[in-house]
Amino acid sequence: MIIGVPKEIKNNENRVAITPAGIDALIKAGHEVIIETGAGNGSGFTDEDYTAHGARILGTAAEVWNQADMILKVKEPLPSEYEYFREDLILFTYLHLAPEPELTKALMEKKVAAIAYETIQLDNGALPLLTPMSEVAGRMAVQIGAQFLEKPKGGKGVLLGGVPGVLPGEVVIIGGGTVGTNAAKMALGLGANVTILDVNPDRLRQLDDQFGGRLRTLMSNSYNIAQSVKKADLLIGAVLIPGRRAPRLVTEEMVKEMSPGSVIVDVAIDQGGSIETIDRVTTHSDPTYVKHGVVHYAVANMPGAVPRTSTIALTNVTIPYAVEIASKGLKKALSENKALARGVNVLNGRVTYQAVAESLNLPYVPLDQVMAEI
Ligand SMILES: NC(=O)C1=CN([C@@H]2O[C@H](COP(=O)(O)OP(=O)(O)OC[C@H]3O[C@@H](n4cnc5c(N)ncnc54)[C@H](O)[C@@H]3O)[C@@H](O)[C@H]2O)C=CC1
Ligand SMILES: CC(=O)C(=O)O
Repeated sequence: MIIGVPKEIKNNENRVAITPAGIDALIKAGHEVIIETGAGNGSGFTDEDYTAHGARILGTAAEVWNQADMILKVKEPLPSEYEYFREDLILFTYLHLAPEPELTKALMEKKVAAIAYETIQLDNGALPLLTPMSEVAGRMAVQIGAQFLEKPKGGKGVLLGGVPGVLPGEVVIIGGGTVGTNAAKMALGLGANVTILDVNPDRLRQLDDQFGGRLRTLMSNSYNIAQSVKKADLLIGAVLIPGRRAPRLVTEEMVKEMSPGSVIVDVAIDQGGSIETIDRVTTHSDPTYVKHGVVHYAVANMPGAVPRTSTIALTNVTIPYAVEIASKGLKKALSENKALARGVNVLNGRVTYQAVAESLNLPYVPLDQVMAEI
């Protein structure tokens, strides 16, 4: 199979979908790798690094998309890339389709086989291709929040760790999964007071055990969210229901109760966002806006700002699946690997992931049924 890696074109997206180690794995398995010139530069991989491992460099995105059997990407295709969609193409990338009706429609119309990193799921519920980027984004959420709490950045001028004789800042995290846990680690490391809310009581127990009472856990319901949000200096949105549009848990009224100069970092923005006052996705080049006196940060590709770490962490987990698809062919790979099959969001013009279909009000067709057609 020919595997193509175009340069990412989202704002300040400096990650790339392959490293020299990934090329080695694909070529060793008998495949060919084509890469758009300069695709790895943002992550510190030159064209020469790639050719030294046997990849072929092509001059334009169009050549890569048109010659590849499978495209490996990091972020969802942007509208200027939809023209490359075609019926026999396999697309393996983050998709986050629930808030993306136009992209979903384009994938359906062109019958692209679209496999989303973020919904590949093991039998135990783990999301192995989302986890490393959630670790990055959770850790970043606190350092970004701390930065925007500084007065010159528009914040209220609170140092999260406080100093002797002055109370530390209050960090409230909604969602105690990978993002939430990693945010908690960083916030506790800085010396902040941390509260985590989750709907899963077992998760709250695990967090209580893991952090030995150094943070407070709270059941996520509208009363507890309202009480916690009111006192937060830094509020982090970190909820996920796989595939589904994020639930809007923090209302505009709750945001109005926050003190001026507080900061919200909604990491769940890639699934549509969990805060009512977040009405737009922001970018690394213009990351915040102020509403009701509160600084809002809603960047959907946070790990793109630390690409060296993120590219390596991401490709460590994506490449084994790419090798499996390339070596077995799509149909055999999907029928032999249930976790991978859960990653299929669109196949043969149908939405095969129920939560995506429901979020977009589109018909859901089970994967087995569509597989029988192809
Ligand atoms: N903006 C960005 O650049 C990035 C965004 N993300 C996103 O961050 C979000 C969180 O990801 P993970 O932590 O990996 O997910 P996860 O599945 O590990 O954790 C999500 C947690 O949310 C909890 N939850 C669900 N409904 C809830 C509710 N109503 N109230 C409180 N908690 C609730 C779940 O019980 C679970 O513990 C996802 O949308 C993910 O795509 C991840 C990486 C980068
Ligand atoms: C998870 C995701 O969408 C990202 O890392 O950008």
